[in-house]
Amino acid sequence: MSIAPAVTRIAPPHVTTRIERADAAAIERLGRSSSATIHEAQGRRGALSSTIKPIDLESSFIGSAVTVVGGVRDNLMLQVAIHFAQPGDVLVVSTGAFAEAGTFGDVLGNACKAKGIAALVTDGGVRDTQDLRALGLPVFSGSVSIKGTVKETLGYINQPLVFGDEIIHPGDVIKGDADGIVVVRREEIDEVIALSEARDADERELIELYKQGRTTIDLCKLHDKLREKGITTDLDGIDPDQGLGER
Ligand SMILES: O=C([O-])CC(=O)C(=O)O
Ligand SMILES: [Mg+2]
Repeated sequence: MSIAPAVTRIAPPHVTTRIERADAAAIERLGRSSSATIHEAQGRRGALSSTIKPIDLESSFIGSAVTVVGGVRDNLMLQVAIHFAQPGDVLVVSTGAFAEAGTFGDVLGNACKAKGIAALVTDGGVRDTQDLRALGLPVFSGSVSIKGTVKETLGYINQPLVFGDEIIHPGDVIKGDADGIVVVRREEIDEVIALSEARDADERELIELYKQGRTTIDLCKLHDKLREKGITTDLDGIDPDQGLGER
């Protein structure tokens, strides 16, 4: 009788402090594009769930993801992550999308701000939102809850996470603004910068042409598509082949 070999499973360390980060200048450059533009430019990938929202619509951020798996109604690992994070990092804190706890507030917010942490993103709850807005730290969360937390449960820092319906690796670049959050693979940042800048240039050109009186149907070459659907457009002398192509 053969005996199956034993399978050794090595648990990941709870705290990994050394991660690769993208080049700071590249991160800053990508941050000039909006979350929606970056998402489109990289092939409609990387958009986190729209359930994770900014507490301040004026806020935006970009930085390197430090991933945190915390316990439900527990912010022990979040505090460890603040301790080890570097300036420009974004704390991405999974609580299993538990809405009924304020895992983060203005006290921890001040600790983040003092360390130069770029933003806090959680699928769980936060509290002290008025003070956090005044502090000017971008905070994006799944909920707002006044309910308190404990500091007991071991979790993980800097392991890959499924978060907001996407996979986030430590060191991935994460951008958030009023419209949502997008994650960019660290290895792909240069390519995504080029694609995002090209898209921004296209959009600026379109806006300029609209201001000059050109129409969306004309410039997006929608004539044929509309004709197939039985809608005829009055071209009014405009050559449909001068459109900029499908967007
Ligand atoms: O201390 C906590 O557990 C969360 C909080 O309210 C704060 O950071 O101000
Ligand atoms: Mg508080």
